[in-house]
Amino acid sequence: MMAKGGVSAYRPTRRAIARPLVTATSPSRFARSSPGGGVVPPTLQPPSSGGAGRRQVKRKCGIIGIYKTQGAAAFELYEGLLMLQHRGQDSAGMVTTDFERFVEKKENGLVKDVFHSKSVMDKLPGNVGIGHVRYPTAGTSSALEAQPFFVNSPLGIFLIHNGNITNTDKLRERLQGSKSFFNRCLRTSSDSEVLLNVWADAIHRAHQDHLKRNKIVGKQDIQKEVVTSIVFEAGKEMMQKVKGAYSCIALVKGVGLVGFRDPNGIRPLVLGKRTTMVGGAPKDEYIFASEDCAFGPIGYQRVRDVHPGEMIIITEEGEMVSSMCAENTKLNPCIFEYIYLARPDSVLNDISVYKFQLELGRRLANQVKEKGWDVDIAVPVPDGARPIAIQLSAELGLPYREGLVKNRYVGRTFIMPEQHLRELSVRRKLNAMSAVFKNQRVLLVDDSIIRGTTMTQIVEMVRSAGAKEVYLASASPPVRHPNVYGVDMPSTKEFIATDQSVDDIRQALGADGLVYQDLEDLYGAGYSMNSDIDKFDGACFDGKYVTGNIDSEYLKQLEIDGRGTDRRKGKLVSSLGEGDKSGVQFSM
Ligand SMILES: O=P(O)(O)OC[C@H]1O[C@H](OP(=O)(O)OP(=O)(O)O)[C@H](O)[C@@H]1O
Ligand SMILES: NC(=O)CC[C@H](N)C(=O)O
Ligand SMILES: [Mg+2]
Repeated sequence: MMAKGGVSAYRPTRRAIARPLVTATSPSRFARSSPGGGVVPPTLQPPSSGGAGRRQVKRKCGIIGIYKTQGAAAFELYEGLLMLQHRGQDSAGMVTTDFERFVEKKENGLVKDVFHSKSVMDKLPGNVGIGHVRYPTAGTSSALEAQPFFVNSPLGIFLIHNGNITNTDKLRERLQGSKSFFNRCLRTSSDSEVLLNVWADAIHRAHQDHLKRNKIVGKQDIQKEVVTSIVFEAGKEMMQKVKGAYSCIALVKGVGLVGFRDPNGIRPLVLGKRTTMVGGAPKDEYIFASEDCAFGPIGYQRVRDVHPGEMIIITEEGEMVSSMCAENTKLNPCIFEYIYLARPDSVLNDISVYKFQLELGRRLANQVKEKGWDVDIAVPVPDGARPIAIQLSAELGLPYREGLVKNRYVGRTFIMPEQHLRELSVRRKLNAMSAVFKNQRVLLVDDSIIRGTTMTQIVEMVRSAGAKEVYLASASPPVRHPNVYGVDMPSTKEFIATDQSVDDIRQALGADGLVYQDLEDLYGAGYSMNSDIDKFDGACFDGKYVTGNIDSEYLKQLEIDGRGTDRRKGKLVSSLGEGDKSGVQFSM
């Protein structure tokens, strides 16, 4: 079944969907091959989330799904994934379909490396598809856990997920419970695979109930509308059971393209549309994506955000139907998306990320004013802090200067176990210009300070470049608590703000002054732009988790691992027992 070039085709028969799926993923490649196919010695593997090195902090996932009426979806998915690459760099994957044949390709690596040639793209046929870029926040960084995930029964479902499930272990136990006759076989330690199986299990049982209720015995064709309502009904059960953050897109055989968002709307998911002429008549085409910055380049317009707890189905025939799958929903978007994670050209939950950042700059300026520092110039830490610093300097009447030059070609750096190597990675990326800093009293502006590695290095560089005094302004408050909703953060022990006063932190960073954005100002910036927001998720600042109490065991594990569950790199932990030593892909 494995096609040449690593693309596997899956063609379910009309009724029985029982054929094994062999994915294009080869776990042995994770350990041995570079994206370009060259051999990489083990010590120079690109960093996984399991590495101790200084990594890029933009650690979450990006998802996209496209329904076209004609022509291949794969090329548009590819372009869309490139626009979402900032959300995850560990793996990329896609499934496309004409709802008869499903073709999947996923691997560790960047979008351009996984989908490296036209011949790879040409093997992804069909006018509908989904695509994922991953930065792991649960499970391992093994290529086995690259997305989409697939279940053969019921129906045949491929799913992609952005977010993090906080009750994975309990759900896993129930799904695999020996007392359950219909126990499900999980193949990895991924939380997304668990979510998919909870939904699949609920669809299976909702179907059984339907047969019982209507006294249907034997084989009978089931109307498409009934299948759709079963999928919605199962969505309700899934949303009751699954805790945490999840924005998902799925391809469901016999149903269509499905997008849904958790009842708190923590991670973003946006719906877009365009109209095309088919046989002289206008037809709608649809797109879902984590960020609407992906829409423009491929010709879609933003319609709206998917509501918290909402499930939208674009049927195989192209009709859009929607259902609320949860009661008492709240809009609790992650505030970090606006500070740092999302691109400034995105609009999420009806708030422009760029305008949010300008507002952060305006509010931060007030706090700098209160300090009464004498400074000559304001300089952003590129790229994320630019809009913040532009507005801040305008408010303060300070010259805005670009003094830190970024090397665009460094890309992701290798695992660096030692602190001095971590520091080197900052210096590789940024260089301070004495033409800007010499004899200046400088105000450096960054979006956030997490470990403090970046800022400590920059302060030193800026002083070496001749600055007389160095003051710091962070557009977000001190980060003191773990993020459990799909942003991979270091353990709280590594946060520079843990158990430290602002003055301790200033000293540790080597600065003459330090000001943090006030928490109320941070939230206020967002509330002023969308009054429908119930409360932002800002747990990494205030320790208040919007989904309620987080299991203390879970948090303890997070402290040990730096994230939710098993982070044993590349190791398959499944119902089949510990495996993966041989690099053998299980197919069932
Ligand atoms: O305190 P630290 O642990 O060093 O992390 C904080 C830094 O990390 C992020 O930048 P990053 O360099 O990851 O990416 P960017 O270039 O997109 O800002 C963020 O914008 C801060 O600059
Ligand atoms: N950052 C994310 O959204 C990751 C999704 C999922 N938790 C995974 O680790 O694969
Ligand atoms: Mg930065």
